Amino acid sequence: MSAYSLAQLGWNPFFQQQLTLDEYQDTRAMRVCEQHRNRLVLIGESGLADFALVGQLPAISVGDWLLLSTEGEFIRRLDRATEFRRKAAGAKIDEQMIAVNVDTVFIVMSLNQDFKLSRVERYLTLVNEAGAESVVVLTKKDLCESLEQADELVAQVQALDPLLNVVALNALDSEAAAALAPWCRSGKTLALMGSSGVGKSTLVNTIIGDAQQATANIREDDSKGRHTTTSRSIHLTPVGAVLMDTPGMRELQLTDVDEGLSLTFADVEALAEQCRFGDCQHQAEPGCAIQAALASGELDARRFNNYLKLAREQALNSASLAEKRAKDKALGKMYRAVQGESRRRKKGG
Ligand SMILES: Nc1nc2c(ncn2[C@@H]2O[C@H](COP(=O)(O)OP(=O)(O)OP(=O)(O)O)[C@@H](O)[C@H]2O)c(=O)[nH]1
Ligand SMILES: [Zn+2]
Repeated sequence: MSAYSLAQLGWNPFFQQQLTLDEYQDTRAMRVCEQHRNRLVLIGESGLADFALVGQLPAISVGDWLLLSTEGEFIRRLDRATEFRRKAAGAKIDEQMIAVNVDTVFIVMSLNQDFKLSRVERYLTLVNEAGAESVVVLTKKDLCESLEQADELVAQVQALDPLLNVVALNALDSEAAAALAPWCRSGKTLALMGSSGVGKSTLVNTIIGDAQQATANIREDDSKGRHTTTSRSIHLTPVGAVLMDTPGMRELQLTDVDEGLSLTFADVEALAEQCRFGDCQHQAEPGCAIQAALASGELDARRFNNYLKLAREQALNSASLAEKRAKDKALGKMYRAVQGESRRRKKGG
């Protein structure tokens, strides 16, 4: 008897269609739910299993699907639906995979102090870059002065993009789960982003509800009866979706988000293409479509300034990333040269 169905763990046709008929019969798929220095914790139909990180393996992250032989040997990692990367904290600039195969991100922002349209655009850029779907979840609706005020703020977010999913709710209310149900279907993997204090943990609890207990029980399925102190990053929701709540997702920054910026600010980039000069700086050049749109009110000055700000930030981060890569490459060359030199010396050559 299976403990879980694969769909409950986020398996969907995107992964299914990657399997050959032989693989379908002779392998089992397991999902990475924890990442440690020397091992992974995988979850599959029969529950949790430890997986030692030995031998030649591709890059693997939380959220990945692995194919294992019936003996538990690694066969291959399936292609990813989406990827979230980040610049590592601190001075060391490096890209790090945060989570993969997240389908939908709840961009959480409160309707009081934290409310800022530019913040939504920043998160949208990250989510669009990863290739995931966004839902803007505006919390603390109950703390708004009036329903009209809440509606007005929702309309401001909706104006960023008429097709954007926007939901306003009280994260403490059990009805919040119903409001988010359209995105919490079986086979879907969800994640949350947002500033501190906006209600992410509250939402997780509301969405998971009684299933919180069920998730805790996953530990007891561990054949070795081990209990680790690491916080779980994968929660199963009662309606069948998977919630990946990794701390890294909460602190994601902009790096290499060219694509994400273009998708998020398609309107601004379309205008810029209409400028008379290809290298228009959108200052005082004749025939500048951006300046014209700003003057007519078609383009919001706040939105345009935020676009410039994010583009500058991304250019800066990417430049330092490219520098870092170039340095690593040069350093590698030097090491190899030095090693070659010492080998020659040992050989007495
Ligand atoms: N009235 C009201 N309070 C809320 C709502 N959502 C969250 N809160 C409260 O806001 C506070 C912060 O909520 P958290 O869920 O801890 O916020 P968080 O985003 O997880 O914060 P970090 O853990 O710092 O990232 C808590 O006291 C919640 O009870 C809401 O919709 N309405
Ligand atoms: Zn211009």
